[in-house]
Amino acid sequence: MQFTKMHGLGNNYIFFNLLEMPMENEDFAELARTVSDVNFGIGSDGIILMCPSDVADFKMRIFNEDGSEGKNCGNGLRCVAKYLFDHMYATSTNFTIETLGGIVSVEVEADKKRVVRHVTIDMGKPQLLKGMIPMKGDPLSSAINESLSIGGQIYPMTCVSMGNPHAILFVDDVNEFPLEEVGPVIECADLFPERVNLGIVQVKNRQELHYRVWERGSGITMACGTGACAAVVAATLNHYVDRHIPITVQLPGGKLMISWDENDHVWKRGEAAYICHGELAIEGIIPVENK
Ligand SMILES: N[C@H](CCC[C@H](N)C(=O)O)C(=O)O
Repeated sequence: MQFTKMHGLGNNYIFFNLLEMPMENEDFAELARTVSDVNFGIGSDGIILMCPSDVADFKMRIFNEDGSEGKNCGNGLRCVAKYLFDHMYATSTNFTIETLGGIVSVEVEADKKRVVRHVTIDMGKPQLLKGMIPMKGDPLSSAINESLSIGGQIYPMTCVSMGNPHAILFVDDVNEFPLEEVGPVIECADLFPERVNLGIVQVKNRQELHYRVWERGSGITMACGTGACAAVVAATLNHYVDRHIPITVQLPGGKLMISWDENDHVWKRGEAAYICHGELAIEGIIPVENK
């Protein structure tokens, strides 16, 4: 089974090209748990499938390290867009990709050798209603700087869905905040029936945010594209940054340029890169639960 390992700002996934190999009846959750394991597998934040689509040019599915299926993946989308253009599946620099969180439009920037480095994605409209995050409470209300009681602590949270759920917490210093400790508590709080990605944000100035993430299903990663979008939406709603101008979001793995435009669409521009191509020797990999 052929695979490609790629990353967007260090948020790395094992990619399988289902345009060439259908992989029917595969247990993708188990495959994600197995190949994501750094000791018994390849080591990654999860797996991403590149598939045919009936409603867009292509389709992306993402499974987190724990085998749970994510509904969107901003860093993964840039990698998929690069792969599809570089390998000539996409013939235009503009095309669409279906995700469980909705259809996104991408634009790739290719060099003279037709190799992509930067990708811009229209991530669509953020969802703010609790019923759409989803989270408990009045489904027609939203959580903007709302004091949420979780694990005996009160957290002033702003919750945003970019097709997948994000809880955003503004802190004084992202490097001082105990993310390893608080992340799993908030990820699995009863308040979030489908769990949640926790993003912590430090406002550097009105054009720059620093962001770290505890991802649902993967824990701390080097970057989260949908989370960076949610951070800019939350910072705008809390009047820390201005709307319609590009905001630099600095993540541990690098930076993204994000803007929330006058049509309520969130745009994200950033890099994508290959790590390696390979052949998965499934028989050589011990399923994680058999360790
Ligand atoms: N853990 C996320 C999926 C991956 C999102 C992230 N890697 C990104 O780049 O957006 C979820 O379950 O909602």
